[in-house]
Amino acid sequence: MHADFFAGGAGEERTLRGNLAAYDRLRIVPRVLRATGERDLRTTLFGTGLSTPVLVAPTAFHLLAHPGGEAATAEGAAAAGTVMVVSMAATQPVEAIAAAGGPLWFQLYPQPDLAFTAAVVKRAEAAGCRALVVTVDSPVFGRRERDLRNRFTDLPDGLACENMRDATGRVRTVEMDATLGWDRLARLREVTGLPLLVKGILHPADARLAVEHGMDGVIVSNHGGRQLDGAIATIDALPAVAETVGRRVPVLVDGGIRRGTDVLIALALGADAVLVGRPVLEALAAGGARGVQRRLERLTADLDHAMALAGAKRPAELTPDLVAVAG
Ligand SMILES: Cc1cc2nc3c(=O)[nH]c(=O)nc-3n(C[C@H](O)[C@H](O)[C@H](O)COP(=O)(O)O)c2cc1C
Ligand SMILES: CCCCC(=O)C(=O)O
Repeated sequence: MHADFFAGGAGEERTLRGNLAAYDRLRIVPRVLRATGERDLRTTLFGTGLSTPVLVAPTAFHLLAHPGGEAATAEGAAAAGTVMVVSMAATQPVEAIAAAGGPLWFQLYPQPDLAFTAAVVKRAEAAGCRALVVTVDSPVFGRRERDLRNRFTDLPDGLACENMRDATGRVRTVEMDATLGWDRLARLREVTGLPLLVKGILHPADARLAVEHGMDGVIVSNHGGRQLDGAIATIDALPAVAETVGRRVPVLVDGGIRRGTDVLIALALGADAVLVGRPVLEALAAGGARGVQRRLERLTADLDHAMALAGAKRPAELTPDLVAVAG
């Protein structure tokens, strides 16, 4: 039941499969004799230096994967020199996760209760989170047929969304809010000085609105195929979004990234960095903090190797002309 929750997607899982299939259709057109020497994968986002452009996507319920929970993931991400985005549906308090690792960003589903939403943001900020990732692809919850079949509705006794406790100590449920609009993101601006990223952008018109509303970053995502089944593959959506944003703010992408060559293609098609969801969950389940570290380091080493073979020293040298559609 829990493995299905992690692996599954919405509906027939067309988008879940589509995210991976889209990378299968793309090929790299390498450059030669570029004398790259050692590659340099260091990446700076909002003033934080990272050793890789591969970040940890926000995912719920890590205690279902490993007894170390989100703290183990944070430890692994820190050891790999990258950011972990902590899910609002984490099963450990953000303070405990921060004590285990960092740098952290915090993912938010803005709640209908604005005061509670502000309190959660303040708490994440106080714990040391350096950016806020606002998920905007979930006005309603995706219809996940595996979860319906398995009757997975609640966390087991003893586990809870620890960052959803209000002042009385009661744990609130994470609500999806179909009344959410750009005005509410403007209000978040008044609550926090942290960089604000919108996660779940696929249409270039929304990327334009994000920039116009002063967002600090855009994450091209279809929630790993867990929300709108039939949504476009993220690597297919990326080029138009990147072109519209025009380097005014960082553009990140997630969904279906499993190999360093996938990261290379995403960077070439306009991403400044990528995030990985399920690979981290699988590594956490298999090997705890060390597993997460090794999976992230493998992705980064694989990217480094692919860049050597494609003739790029730095991520910034990866450009769209290095990618072709397979015949
Ligand atoms: C089990 C699971 C839980 C997730 N939980 C969240 C979440 O709490 N908040 C969120 O914004 N995205 C969530 N996501 C979506 C991820 O952040 C990310 O968009 C997606 O996993 C990327 O695709 P990938 O798994 O193919 O790498 C979740 C994804 C999975 C697989
Ligand atoms: C309330 C939990 C939300 C988790 C989530 O976003 C997902 O499973 O994709």
